[in-house]
Amino acid sequence: MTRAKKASSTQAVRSRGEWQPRLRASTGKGKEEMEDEFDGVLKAEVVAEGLSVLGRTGSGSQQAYLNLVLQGGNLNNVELLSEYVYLQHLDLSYNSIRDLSCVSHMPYLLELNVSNNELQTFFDFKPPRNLKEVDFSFNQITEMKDLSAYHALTTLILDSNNISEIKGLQNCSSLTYLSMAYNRIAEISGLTNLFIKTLCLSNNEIVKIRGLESLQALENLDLANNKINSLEGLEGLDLLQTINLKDNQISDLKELRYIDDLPLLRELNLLNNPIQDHPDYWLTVLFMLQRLSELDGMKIKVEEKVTALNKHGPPPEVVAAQDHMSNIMYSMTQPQRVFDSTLPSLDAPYPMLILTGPQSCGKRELTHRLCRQFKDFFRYGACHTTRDPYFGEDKRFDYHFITQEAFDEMTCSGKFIVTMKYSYHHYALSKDTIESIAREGLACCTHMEIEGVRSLKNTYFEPRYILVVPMNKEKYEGSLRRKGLFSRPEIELAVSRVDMYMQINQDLPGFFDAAVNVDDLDDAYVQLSRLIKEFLGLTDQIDSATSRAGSGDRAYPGLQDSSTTMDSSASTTGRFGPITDTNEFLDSAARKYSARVSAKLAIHKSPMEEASMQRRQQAARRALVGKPPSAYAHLFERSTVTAPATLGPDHRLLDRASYTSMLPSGSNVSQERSLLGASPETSSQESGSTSGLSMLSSAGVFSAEGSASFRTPIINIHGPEEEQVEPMILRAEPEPEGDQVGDIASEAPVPLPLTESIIGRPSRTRKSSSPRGTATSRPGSNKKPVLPPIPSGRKIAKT
Ligand SMILES: Nc1ncnc2c1ncn2[C@@H]1O[C@H](COP(=O)(O)OP(=O)(O)OP(=O)(O)O)[C@@H](O)[C@H]1O
Repeated sequence: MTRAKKASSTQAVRSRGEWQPRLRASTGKGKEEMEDEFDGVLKAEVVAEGLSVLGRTGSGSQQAYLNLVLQGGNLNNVELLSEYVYLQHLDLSYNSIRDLSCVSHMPYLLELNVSNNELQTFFDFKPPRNLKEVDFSFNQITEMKDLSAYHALTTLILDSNNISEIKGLQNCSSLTYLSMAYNRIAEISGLTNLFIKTLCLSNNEIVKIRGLESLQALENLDLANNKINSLEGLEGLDLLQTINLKDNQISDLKELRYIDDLPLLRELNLLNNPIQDHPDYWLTVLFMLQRLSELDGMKIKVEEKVTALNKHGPPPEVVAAQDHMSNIMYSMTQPQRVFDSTLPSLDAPYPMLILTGPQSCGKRELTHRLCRQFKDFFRYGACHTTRDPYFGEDKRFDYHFITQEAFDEMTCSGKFIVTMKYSYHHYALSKDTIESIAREGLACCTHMEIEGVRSLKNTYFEPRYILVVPMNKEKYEGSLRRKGLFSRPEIELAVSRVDMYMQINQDLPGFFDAAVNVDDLDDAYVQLSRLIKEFLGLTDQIDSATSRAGSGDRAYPGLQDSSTTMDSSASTTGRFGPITDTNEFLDSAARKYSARVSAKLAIHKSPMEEASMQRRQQAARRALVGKPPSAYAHLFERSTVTAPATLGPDHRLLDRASYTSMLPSGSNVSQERSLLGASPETSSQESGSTSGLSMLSSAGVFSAEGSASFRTPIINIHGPEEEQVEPMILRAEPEPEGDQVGDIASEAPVPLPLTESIIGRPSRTRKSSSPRGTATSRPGSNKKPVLPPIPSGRKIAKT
């Protein structure tokens, strides 16, 4: 039997309702017409007409016709065929045959089609040794018999009979295709340990899918039009590719769990099942069965798969982007606000320090300790939460504890920049929290889970993220248990997230700026403190020199402060992941990827970025000569005196290499650009239409106070062609007398790039604002150390 025939036969089975009557009509008509002239007995001349394909006989000794087709001849007696012993393919379909004993004389028969006859039993003949494909469909067979003798049988079609039980196949080890549609089968049985690849049992009376578990080769299953209400029984059939369950009783989406693990499942048909009435049916199925390419007879589009995924199981990046998007949207519904306190410089966002890690690993305590020790630089940014305070927790000191209603209201009022739900409670960091800290000239330091970090990375802020994670999970779990605050699932969740944090640290180098093991909180604090001191330039020369020598990298004299000593033995043990040494944290050149990316970013600016930069620089120049551009004026009324980075005694700023390597973290910047769909270096005009969330810089420069503070003698105004980044060596220059820009311009002997002039030279005012007599550079510019400079309000105030 050819494949085409088999296909057409199967097709006939599937649409039996349509074409069976047609068959009956034609057969009936034929009968009427032929009744008088034809007795139904096969004659030699009729056989002669149907013979074809002359070839070698099975024994190979003679030539004979191998194929015989006698379709629709209204035959009821085919005894004559006993003489045609060499036949290999015999088609007697659409006749009225009741006896097939002639086949016993055809030992070489390979294919037999006796569909649409009047057979009441099947295989009533001596089995041909190599009989492979048999079609007994559309007969009146009621019972299956033992087919153990038919070893070679690969295809058996028994559609449209009256069979109620599958049996007799247990030794048909070659059987790969079995079709028994349109019978009276109520239970699947008798298929144990067969190698069937295609099984069609549609249009039967099956209620439960059972008895398939041993069909490990099954690829295609057709159970359409039965009474099945559960998919149970399909699990574990790992080679299944198509399942047709059209016209059944499946109603619950949960049933999909039985097939969601099938690795090769590509086509599923659940048409006309109650499950389709589920409002979210399509996307839920696509989400649960992500490998499907066709559902209910329709090809699935990639966009649909993406939509399903984003709806039901969005990747963390999407969750973060969605959180960011909502906060932006909510914020845009509010009157426009730009936080000038958090817009400290021409090209850098407000700095923040975030400790991230699993719940209750000690990061809150570390955050508080850091804020206490470095109180001149950081202030604790208390988040808002809907959870109740634990015993001993301080309102405002630890969190702003608010009700769910208040939280929702604040969310809708655009008050938050980051929100997340953790263990049934909501958490958020508000803009006002950051803003109020920024107004004091300090940097916000807080702690949060990774979801918050991801969301924050979408904003224009460029916090530095320190991962604090317990390496010893047992110890961590024990400490969570001892606290008595958490349920078992909460503890399990927290502990399971340790691995997630470690994985992120491993998979995404640079995602965190540093990682600290918090198995021992005191040790961890020593490391943290050291990191922060070095970042703030509070370490002593020797210590810094030693650590720099250790890293084999260039020195940063500008980051040292001889007045503060630092124990150089401060342990770096327990550091792990891609960042292994304090210097690496501080020295981005040690992280080659970062340096390279930053260098690329610096060199290959897009025309849009260039244009944006130019606009801003022009505006800055105008501001410096006392003509603040009108578009900015109303936006940047206030200013903060922002953190100076310190210069070393030799008055050198960073060399070009370090300059490029210290650009804002490439990952942050690029992510942000892509997510916001715009360059972060958008012009200030653009900033005017930006919400307070995606803040742009340069307020300090353009504000009255900021402008004044930058009118230093060394500033020179240059045209665009002079605005190349030069090696940043400052030479000794005479301090000019006046502080008017005009004087400055004429007296400054060393032309400097504008951005550098603006942001790198406030330290060279006559009265240094540095507490230790060192020159200060601008806050948060491209020439900053890896951690951004910290607003230094209090620090400056002291001096
Ligand atoms: N705004 C926020 N965004 C994201 N995560 C946050 C935010 N605020 C708090 N979290 C984090 O939510 C988690 C649950 O906070 P909660 O204060 O209930 O836990 P905790 O046991 O006190 O842990 P921890 O000491 O780490 O704060 C903590 O990991 C916390 O850091």
